[in-house]
Amino acid sequence: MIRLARSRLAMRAPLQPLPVLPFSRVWPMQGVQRFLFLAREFAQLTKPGILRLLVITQFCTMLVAAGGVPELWTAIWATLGTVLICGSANTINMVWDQDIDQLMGRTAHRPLVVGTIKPAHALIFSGVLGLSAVMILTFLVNPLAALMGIAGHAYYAVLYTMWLKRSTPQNIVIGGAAGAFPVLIGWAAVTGELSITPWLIFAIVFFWTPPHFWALALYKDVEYGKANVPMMPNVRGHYTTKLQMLVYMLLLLTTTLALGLTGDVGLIYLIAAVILGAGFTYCCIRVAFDKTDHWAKRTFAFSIIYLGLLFAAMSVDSLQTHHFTERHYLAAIERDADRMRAEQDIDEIRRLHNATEAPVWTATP
Ligand code: HEM
Ligand SMILES: CC(C)=CCC/C(C)=C/CC/C(C)=C/COP(=O)(O)OP(=O)(O)O
Repeated sequence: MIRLARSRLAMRAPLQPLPVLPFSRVWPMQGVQRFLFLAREFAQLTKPGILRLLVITQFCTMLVAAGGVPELWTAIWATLGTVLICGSANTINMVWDQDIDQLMGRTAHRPLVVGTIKPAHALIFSGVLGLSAVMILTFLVNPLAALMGIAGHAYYAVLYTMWLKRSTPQNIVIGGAAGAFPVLIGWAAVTGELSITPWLIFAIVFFWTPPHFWALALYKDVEYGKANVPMMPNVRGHYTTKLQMLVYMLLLLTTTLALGLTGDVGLIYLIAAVILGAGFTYCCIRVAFDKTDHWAKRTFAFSIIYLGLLFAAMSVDSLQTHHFTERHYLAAIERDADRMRAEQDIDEIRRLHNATEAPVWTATP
């Protein structure tokens, strides 16, 4: 493990001297201005843009799991836990990747690169977020939701960030599964278990990731090359990347339709899946025949709209239709049984109470 970490460290590019003295921009600020500036910089460590969509997938999955509106406090705690655990994982990613982030225009403005936040402070921040998330998920949601959070964190922060990203062009295919863990947190939070439906939703995010990311990597290939990150377009070329995007698109389309067979989603979702899938497939086909960056850029932008709308359609469907599958039926029986057991307990206490002359709680030994 130590040898592995050392070899990963050896692959890291040396940090370049920074153009401005790190804290020279922060120290002259006073009071509220300084607080707001630092709060914004810490928030940047969590990658808020990506975080938003991750949380949308988790939240919408809760609605599907509940077949409508989930229990309010479970929903609030599970969402907060997801925000915190994903924010923590993204912060670790930024700490680890400072050396390559400084080499790419897209990432060169990040707080750890420009020096407005020190790595040690970022690590403490990540630890606080991560620990709070695990506490919230374990004690206020349920242990399975917490386990999915921890697994997603380890998958992204360790497996993807510290190993796969710099090792193989399959990095985002294997590592992409990390981004699908919020879905499992959402489902586990509501049901306390993981059936076939959450794994299908997991597969949707998993198969969506390659066309999402490779579209971007196609027009950022020079940057990734400079940073020596082996992304698919750099290693295998644009032709292979575009072909593989089409393959994953096809798998994505199949999985979105398969979800329709579970009974947990209905017609509204299916119509959206077909229309959005047709749009995304069209984009990927245009990318395949495009010699410029034009369609790659449009496809990356559309990928984000695609996933957001697909999950929105799942939610609308669940809120509208109130699907009542075998799972919901069994859950309802379980709830009724719990209520009857509780009523029986109360009857038993009353009977014991009436059978004794003195109230049971004042009886002397
Ligand atoms: C291994 C998997 C993934 C990789 C490598 C990846 C990579 C990226 C990259 C490099 C960007 C550009 C960020 C920037 O402009 O600085 C991006 C943007 C984005 N990604 Fe992904 N992504 C992955 C998975 C996901 C997942 C699972 C989601 C959500 C479900 C997601 C949602 C987004 C969103 C919403 C943006 C736009 C962010 C913004 O405009 O601020 N990504 N992604
Ligand atoms: C439950 C749980 C904690 C799950 C983890 C979910 C998670 C944080 C997914 C992140 C996906 C993502 C931003 C990949 C890009 O990383 P990158 O390093 O390739 O992107 P960059 O170059 O912009 O830093």
